[in-house]
Amino acid sequence: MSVRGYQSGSEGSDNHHDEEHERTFSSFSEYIDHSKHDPEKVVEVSPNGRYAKLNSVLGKGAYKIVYKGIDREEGYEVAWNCFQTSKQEYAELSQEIEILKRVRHPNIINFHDCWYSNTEFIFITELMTSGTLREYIRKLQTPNVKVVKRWCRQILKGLIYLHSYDPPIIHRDIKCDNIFINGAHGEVKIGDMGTAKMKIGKKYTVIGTPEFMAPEMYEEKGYNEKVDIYAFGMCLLEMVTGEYPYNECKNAAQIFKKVTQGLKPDCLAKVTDPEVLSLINHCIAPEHERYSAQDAIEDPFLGVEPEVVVLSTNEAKNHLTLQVVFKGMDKLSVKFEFNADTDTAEEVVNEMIEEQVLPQRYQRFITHDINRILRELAGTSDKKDSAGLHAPSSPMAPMHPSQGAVAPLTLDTSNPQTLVGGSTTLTRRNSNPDYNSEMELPPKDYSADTPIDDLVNDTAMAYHRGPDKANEWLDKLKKQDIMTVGDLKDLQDSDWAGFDLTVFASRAIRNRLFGKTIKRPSPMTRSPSGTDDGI
Ligand SMILES: Nc1ncnc2c1ncn2[C@@H]1O[C@H](COP(=O)(O)OP(=O)(O)OP(=O)(O)O)[C@@H](O)[C@H]1O
Repeated sequence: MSVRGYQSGSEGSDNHHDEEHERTFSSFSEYIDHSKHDPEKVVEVSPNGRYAKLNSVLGKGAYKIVYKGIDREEGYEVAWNCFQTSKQEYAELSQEIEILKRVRHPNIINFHDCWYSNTEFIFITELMTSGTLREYIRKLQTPNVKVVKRWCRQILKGLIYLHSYDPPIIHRDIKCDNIFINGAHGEVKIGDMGTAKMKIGKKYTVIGTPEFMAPEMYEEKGYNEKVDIYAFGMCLLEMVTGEYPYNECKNAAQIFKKVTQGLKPDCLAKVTDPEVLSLINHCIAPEHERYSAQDAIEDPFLGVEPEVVVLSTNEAKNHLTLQVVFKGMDKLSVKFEFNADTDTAEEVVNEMIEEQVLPQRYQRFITHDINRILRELAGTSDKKDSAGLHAPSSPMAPMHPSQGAVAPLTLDTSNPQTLVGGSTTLTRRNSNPDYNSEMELPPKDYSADTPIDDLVNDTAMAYHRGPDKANEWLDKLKKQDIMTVGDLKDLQDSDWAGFDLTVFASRAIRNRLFGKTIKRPSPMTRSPSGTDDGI
């Protein structure tokens, strides 16, 4: 008998027919056997119909099985995670799950949706394509320092973000197996967010993973977000030695004994680079001496040094487009315009700090660097630098080939070498303002008669500004008789300057309203790579 596809029988469906019509089977049972193993076969659909689980296991951990899935609305692949648990346990976590759904950071795996079904907590997350950090470490043996630095910065950016919540979100199970790598660019993301708390609830488990658990986690006296930094320190140790910490221990009890006695893992002795050793020691120190995520990212081993470069200037050299480049902070830079006749370095830097586009700690450094550029442009050395620093004798930063145009303030998360205008990425406000936290903010479609209050309040919320800021912006707009979105839409670019809004506010509102199309770049301002999505 020959069966072409699967055309009849109680389980038959058009779908099956479509999927299988190319293949001929010698028997019905062969067909069934084949379809059981077809990795693209949809085996389950989410209650809301949006997500489909495919017959393809991405991996199995001690707690969950992860399948490949499809987001049928957006058309991309996702990870379909199945975690065995009781309905009650699931219900107890409902508040935390709501928080997880709001967590959005480029270095944290996105949590899309979840539900409970038939003894399983099922949750949909972003799919990671290139395995875990642990697998990479095994593959690369010991990765080079540059790669380690890049990984560390990304993990810490994710932790800074999580810990900046109030109360802080504690991951509780940071380890190289829970850090995932994506794609060809080695983007690193923290995963396994959805189950950390649940695993802790499981009576039969030791909390977290013994090798990565800070001593205070064993003591049951309570702990805080610093446990994630301890675990990060152990991850760094694994990255640079290629060894699992406490490999010398045969079981969890031995690890417990060592950790609670303050004995460090043997492989720590193999770390030869003094900077790496110092960072690890700061991370695995007793809780009260331990680094925070912010301290760790500022450690000399990972430290970032901003540099101001001139992207373009007009002929009179009084309208400049400058960019603060954070060396080593992969893909982060801040581009802004500077009018040498009316702006001072101090004011502009202060404004960017106030708007949390730049971190406070670089104030003197960046102010000084802008003044250095101004002096060099003016060809003099007598312009006062109120930062009180000595001007370095370095030559002026190389000019960008696109001279003549002035770009608006933008925080560009693309490669600083690639001067893409018009990124709508801006910093988010949090209790620990930092340039590391970014959010993509798409424009919204407002009708012309929408009250201006709606647009401004939405903008403030989208950019994590409080109601005070929104009211301040509204006052300034209303003073100029701007009452509806239509009033704003009618304006010329030059009219915006009359509102007395800060560069950030004006930029944020315009982004919200127009997205990336508010001002086309002149051909001169296109990026060297030919990208044409400027402001
Ligand atoms: N988002 C994802 N994208 C791709 N693969 C994933 C993803 N999440 C998990 N996996 C795969 O599934 C495996 C099991 O996941 P994970 O290790 O998180 O399970 P677990 O039971 O929570 O973990 P553990 O045993 O470490 O406590 C991973 O090793 C990985 O191969």
